[in-house]
Amino acid sequence: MSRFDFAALNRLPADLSDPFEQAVWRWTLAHGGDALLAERVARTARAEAAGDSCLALTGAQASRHGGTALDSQQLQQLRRSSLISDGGHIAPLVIDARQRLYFWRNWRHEQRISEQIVQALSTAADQAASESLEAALQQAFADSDPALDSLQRKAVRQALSRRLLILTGGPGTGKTRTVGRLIEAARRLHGETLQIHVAAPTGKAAQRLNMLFDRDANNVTAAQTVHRLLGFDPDTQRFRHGRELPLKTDLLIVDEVSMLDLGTLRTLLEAVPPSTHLVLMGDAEQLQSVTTGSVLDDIVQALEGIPDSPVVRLQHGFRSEHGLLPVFIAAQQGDAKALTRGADDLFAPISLRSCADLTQRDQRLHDWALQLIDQLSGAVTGQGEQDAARLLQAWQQQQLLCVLNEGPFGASEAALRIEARLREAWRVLPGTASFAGQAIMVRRNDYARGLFNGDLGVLLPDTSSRLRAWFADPMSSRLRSFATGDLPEHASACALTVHKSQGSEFPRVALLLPPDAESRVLSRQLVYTALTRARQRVEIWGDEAVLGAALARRSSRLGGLRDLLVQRCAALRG
Ligand SMILES: Nc1ncnc2c1ncn2[C@@H]1O[C@H](COP(=O)(O)OP(=O)(O)OP(=O)(O)O)[C@@H](O)[C@H]1O
Repeated sequence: MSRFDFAALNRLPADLSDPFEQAVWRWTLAHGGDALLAERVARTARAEAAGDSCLALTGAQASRHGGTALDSQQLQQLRRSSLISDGGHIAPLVIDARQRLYFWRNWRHEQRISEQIVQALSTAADQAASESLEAALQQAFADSDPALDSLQRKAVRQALSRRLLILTGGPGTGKTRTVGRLIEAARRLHGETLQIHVAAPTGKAAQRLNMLFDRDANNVTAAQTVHRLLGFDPDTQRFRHGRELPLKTDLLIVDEVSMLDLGTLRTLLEAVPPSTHLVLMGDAEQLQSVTTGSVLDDIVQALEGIPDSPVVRLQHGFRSEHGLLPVFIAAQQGDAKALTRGADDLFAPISLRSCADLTQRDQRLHDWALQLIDQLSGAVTGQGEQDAARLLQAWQQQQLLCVLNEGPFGASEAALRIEARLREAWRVLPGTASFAGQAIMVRRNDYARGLFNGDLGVLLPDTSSRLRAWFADPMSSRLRSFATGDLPEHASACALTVHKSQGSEFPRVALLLPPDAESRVLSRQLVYTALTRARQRVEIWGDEAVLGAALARRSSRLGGLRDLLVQRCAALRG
């Protein structure tokens, strides 16, 4: 048993300035860890905050969060600590066979996710006779061209005949349509008793699914958030469903899986009974979750191309209006030249505007606000539900996206400046916090009111002239309204971070890049995610060099999920 290392208290590494990292460092010392372990555990906390599930102790990745690679003696020293396990017994920390340091929970999440996925791959599903399956498929796809939808049919066949389908593809490649057809085919095959559930990580994405599916025709429960499906209790921060209390569902479809973090995906997979057909779908090229892991990317990379792969990647872009398709492909491939090719053309779906300093930023924001004012002009003076619906729709025509939330190029500042223009144009009295015409975005889930992080609302008076916040109702085509004082935490929706915009689409999008090409938050996935929010036009505000630097950096998160899946699948075949 090691003793408390008092001398180490004076040796806090200078770069561990974050209070949480310092707390973790002190905790490790207080629990018998030595100075080296305390320093590495603090860096593991830093790695986790950056989305990595572990910290590399050796090799080229060891300096990723400010440390240096350890030699074999130092590794031995860490492994001897009672705080460390190799995974064989429970301990606060794990060092795996690849010399990566984990918090126990992240190590366990990866183990359980890979076990569950491999189990799903190896379990035979209840199969309908292949003739009835083919007949159901023919009927579900009766109206479409087999030359274009062969991958969509393959996906439906996979989902109905196996336990797991991973469905990925860019915007407009038909993911939603495919699962719509899957539901139809499943109903034909198994009748009304089949329990079908649809979920997505955010309320916004779930709401969008509800608008796209013909739920009534197919008797599907309304799409809900994954947290709600799993019975998340905000008071205890625990899920009701899991291994002990599995979900009751025969076919579960989860969209936008790239946004799920390791812990939530683990709970979800543990809560799915062995007989359920599970569809995990999303665009693997998009940004990863805001917390830990890059689950969809890891799963697709590990399983795509293996014999009998559960991955179907849709590739054909179907949206006829999508002049932006070459732009999306160029962003996905990190090709800055192809991305901006033709951007000078007035009629091109993409334009690039310089935005290197605060003066240019203000000019861009000013122009954007004028467009917004024009866009909203007919809708801000009304009252009641119908006018609120028009206003909500008008707000959804164009959206400004920012890489960051804070700072002079962040969403908060941009929103503030745009709102100042709106206040001027609409002659809002100084000092008025909420005003008619304003758009807000909910920042925290409020289960009691059914409002969720990411929900967009507009403020407009009701027919008794009381200002209320109006939101789309995911269960109907009506709006719901709330007194402004009853709203959960919210902020202006004039500008959103790219992260917050995931799961939404808008006809026109502008992306404000920060001027610093070295900014660590810039990545290819970030640009891709931002641009693919647009259906018709995108403007990029920023320097070409910054755009080039962002596209050149495909961010990858450090973790063991991909390797585990590869190993376990090989063992299964082997
Ligand atoms: N096989 C097909 N034949 C004809 N039209 C199709 C086909 N597949 C998809 N579409 C059409 O293409 C458009 C985009 O499809 P869908 O919304 O399913 O794509 P998606 O991958 O879910 O896109 P996003 O992620 O942007 O929502 C829809 O209008 C859909 O009806």
